[in-house]
Parts: sequence; C-alpha cells; structure tokens
Amino acid sequence: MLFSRETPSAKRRAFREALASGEILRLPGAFNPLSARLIEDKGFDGVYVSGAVLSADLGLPDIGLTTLSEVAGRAAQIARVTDLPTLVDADTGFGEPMNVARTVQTMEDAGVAGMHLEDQVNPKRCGHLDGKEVVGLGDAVRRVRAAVDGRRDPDFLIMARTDVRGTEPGERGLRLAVDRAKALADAGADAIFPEAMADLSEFEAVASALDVPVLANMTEFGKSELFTVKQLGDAGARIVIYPVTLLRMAMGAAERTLDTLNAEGTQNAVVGDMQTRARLYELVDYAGYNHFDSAVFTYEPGQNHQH
Ligand SMILES: C[C@](O)(C(=O)O)[C@H](CC(=O)O)C(=O)O
Ligand SMILES: [Mg+2]
Repeated sequence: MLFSRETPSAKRRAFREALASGEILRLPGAFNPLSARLIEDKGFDGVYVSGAVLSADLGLPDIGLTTLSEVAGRAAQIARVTDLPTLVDADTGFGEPMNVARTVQTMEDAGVAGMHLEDQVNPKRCGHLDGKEVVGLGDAVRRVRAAVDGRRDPDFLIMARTDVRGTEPGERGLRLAVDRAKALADAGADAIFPEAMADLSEFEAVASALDVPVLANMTEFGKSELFTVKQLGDAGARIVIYPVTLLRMAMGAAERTLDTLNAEGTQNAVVGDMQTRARLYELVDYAGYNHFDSAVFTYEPGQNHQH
C-alpha cells in the first residue's frame, strides 16, 4: 500500500549488488506507474523508464523535446510505486556538462537507481534509426565526468551510452564503439550501453573489452535481432531492457479495441483480453487501503487494537 517501502538508496545498493552477482538483469520499460507494479509482480529485476515511451506518451517524437523536469517527474512517479530499482533514460543529459551534473542530482532526488547518458548530438534521435551523429570523444567524456562529479549517492548508477556503432558500418563501426566504450568507462561510467549492436558477437566484443557491466537493448523493429536472455547473458551482457515492448503491446490492443468498437458497436468481443477489475484492484492493492481505513480510521484511543 502506498507502495515502495524501500528507500532510494537501498534500491540503488540492491541494484549494484544484483549487477555484481553476474546474473543478467531484465528491465522491461514501464509506460506508467501501474505497469511498473505489474513488472514487479511478474518477478522482473528492475524497471526501465524509456525516453521513447515518455515522448510517445506525450504525443511527441523521440528527438529530445522532453525536458528534465518532465522526465524526472515521470521517473519519480514510477520509482515510488516499486521496490525494484528504476533505470532512467536521460537522453543527452539535458544540456551542457553543467546541466548534466544537475540532471544527475535531479534524478537522485526522483528516487531512481541510475540513469544513462548518451553521446549523440542534439537533436538526438532513436538509436536504431539511420543518420545519427555523435559528439567527439572529448565532449562525450566531459558529459560522463560531469555526471560522476555531480553524483551525491555513490550507489547511483551512471551508465554511458554510445551511439557511435550506428554512425559507421561494419568492422570499423564496431571498433569505434569498443574504443569509445572503454574511454567512457575510464571516465567513470559504472556501466555501458552500446546502442544498435548488429548481432551477438558485437555484444560479446564490447563486453569482453570492458570491466563494467554492459546493457543490451532489445527494442523491436530496430537494428538488433531479438535475442533471448540466455543468449545475451552468454554474450556477456548484464542488463537487458525491453524499452517500448509494453507500450507497443498496449497500443496494439487499444487499436484493435477501437476497431472492434467501430465494427461491432460493442466491446463484448474483446472483454476476454482485458485485465479484469479484480486484477487491477489487486495491483493497486485496494485490500491494503481498506485495511488501513478500518484499522486507522475507526481506531479509538484506549482500545486494544488488533490489526
Ligand atoms: C532505448 C531508447 O533510447 C528508449 O528511449 O527507450 C530507444 C528505444 C527505441 O526507440 O526503440 C532507442 O534509442 O533505442
Ligand atoms: Mg531513448
């Protein structure tokens, strides 16, 4: 009830420990706080807050239009309903290196466990589209150093994402990605997100070149095939995100439902696919609030109150 009883610092420590265990952690993207409850209920290891989902949710393309306040606000709403660690997409850090330091502190205040910061130029775009551009290595390193300098909780995870793989095809692109990933880790990044890896051997090449954990992005309709958790774990990845998966499914269902309403004049045919009222109430813990109501609201001083 009222949800997470874990403090943000406890969640950060747990995330660090889970990462150190060597197991691969699975973080589906929550498109709202309620879906974060579902992710926790189904036994996943963490919750991802995707910039693509956040901007799509607002009816915007994912090109860096969302603000730090919007992203941190949504991340806080999501993080507070789950005991799981929350990893947030901080895009290019919302400004220059000084802003990046402030972004880290704002995300710490939002109660999330960590964030990733990418090396694209502004306006940024989805990492799986063509025609991306990245900043030079010096600027990318400055962003990471500013993030590390701004951090107050040493357990807050700063992950550097590099989009350089998508800027050059073939072997050369991969070599650039490995070199940049190493430089970003040397600059203090706690983990690396190599964006737009073409296949498993590329994940392997990045992971084996680094001492820090590597994230695999299993976004649909992108550059990477959709590998299994086992395949990614064997290739050395330590975190896998499914950033837009739940939103795509939910929006697919919404479209089909509207089509059914249009065609049939009633939603009867799709009711069987819906989350039931009972399941929804379970997720938001109606029973807990009822209990609270009867235990606290009807409490009378002097009574020996039994819970
Ligand atoms: C991971 C990502 O940064 C996101 O915002 O979720 C996107 C996902 C997507 O657009 O499919 C990305 O750039 O890969
Ligand atoms: Mg993004």
